[in-house]
Amino acid sequence: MNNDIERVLYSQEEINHRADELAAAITEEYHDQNPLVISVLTGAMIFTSDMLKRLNFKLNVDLVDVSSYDGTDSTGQVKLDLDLKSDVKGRSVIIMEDIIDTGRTLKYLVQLLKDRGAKSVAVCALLDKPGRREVSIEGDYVGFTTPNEFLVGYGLDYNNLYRNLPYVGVLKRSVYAN
Ligand SMILES: O=P(O)(O)OC[C@H]1O[C@H](OP(=O)(O)OP(=O)(O)O)[C@H](O)[C@@H]1O
Ligand SMILES: Nc1nc2[nH]cnc2c(=O)[nH]1
Repeated sequence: MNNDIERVLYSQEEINHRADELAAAITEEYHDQNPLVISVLTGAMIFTSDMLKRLNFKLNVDLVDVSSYDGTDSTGQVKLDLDLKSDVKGRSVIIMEDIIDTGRTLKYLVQLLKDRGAKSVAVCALLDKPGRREVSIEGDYVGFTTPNEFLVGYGLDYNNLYRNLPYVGVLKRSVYAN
């Protein structure tokens, strides 16, 4: 599996350190708001787990599953595969994402939550690729700003592989180009 990686971009240690910083900023803002933390499956599960262990105050957790990628390409269509269990009306919501790329996934989700009456919606993303943005959306808490390359590991997949790599790396083009 490691042979398919061109280079490591963010090591486990770097991610841990950045997660500490992000969690401190979120704690300062949300410690007395009992927020609803929403993890966007499947990619965000590892990052969400890391963050939750650092958010040491009263909060609720829910999951949503949306998908829009086929291999390395965005289909442009965001599909809601699994909905939330929680009512978000009047809640302060924090979305946990692994990556903001075209921005379509988050644009869709933020709008959905606002339409359902959330009091506020913030986005916390491990990675942000602003060079590929196609719709206007920004993360409120962002771990790393990345180059325009296809990344895997730490939850991020290519055809549902590589999610379990303990770092974020660039996938070799030879793995997906033909
Ligand atoms: O900004 P965008 O271009 O919308 O890309 C970001 C989304 O793409 C990936 O999800 P994917 O659709 O691959 O589903 P997954 O989380 O199940 O891997 C990633 O986890 C983000 O949710
Ligand atoms: N695995 C993976 N999924 C993505 N979804 C949007 N951008 C990316 C990316 O760079 N890597």
